[in-house]
Amino acid sequence: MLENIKRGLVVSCQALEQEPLHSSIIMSKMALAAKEGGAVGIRANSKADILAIKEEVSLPVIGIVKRDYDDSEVFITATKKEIEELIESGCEMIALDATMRNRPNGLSLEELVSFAREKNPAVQLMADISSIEEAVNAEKLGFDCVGTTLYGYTKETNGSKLYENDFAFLKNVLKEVNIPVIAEGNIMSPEMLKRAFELGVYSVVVGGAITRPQQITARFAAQIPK
Ligand SMILES: CC(=O)N[C@H](C=O)[C@@H](O)[C@H](O)[C@H](O)COP(=O)(O)O
Repeated sequence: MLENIKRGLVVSCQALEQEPLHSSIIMSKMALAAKEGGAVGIRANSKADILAIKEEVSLPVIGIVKRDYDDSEVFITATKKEIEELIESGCEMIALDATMRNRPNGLSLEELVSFAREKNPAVQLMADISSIEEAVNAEKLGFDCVGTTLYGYTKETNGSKLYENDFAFLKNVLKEVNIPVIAEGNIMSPEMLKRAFELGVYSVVVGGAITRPQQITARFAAQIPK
């Protein structure tokens, strides 16, 4: 997967249950549109969506399963169950929450990585991180790449945007790890993508700015002069 997405755009095609476009068929068509536009990979949520996307396009997929647990704040590929579902989906890479937060049933990140490696060593692993410490830890645990996915989405980083201060956080991640760094989260425009590449990222994942029309509409609506 990493070979295929080098210096390329990965489009995240996700619509959760409460979102207007929630549907595996719609996500598969989003993936097709992304491919036509030049995407080299897709990021997708759930086995059902990934299977539908794989029917429609031949692009490699970064798979996640978002699921909420009562005893943990971790919601991106939190337990062995989600890893199993993703391996069954045939995705080429699995992304999982690599924050220091407690996981459901007290499972450690290390255990989860070993489990995924044992189940299918051919599937690559992406660490969704929110801090430098987590990025360094992910490299130590043998992840194939890190993504800035959770920067702005933890208690400590709540509300921060990746692009702030000319991508200051991203620059630090790039300085501290040797594995590929993927810029993901709040890349809102082609110019932001360009800047992330200039800084040296391996690839960029764009989601909402391409595949969440409700978000795009709101950005236009907000510009109407009062
Ligand atoms: C924090 C979280 O749950 N992020 C999710 C992770 O897969 C997705 O909801 C995002 O759309 C994705 O990371 C891409 O980011 P953006 O849509 O901002 O381009």
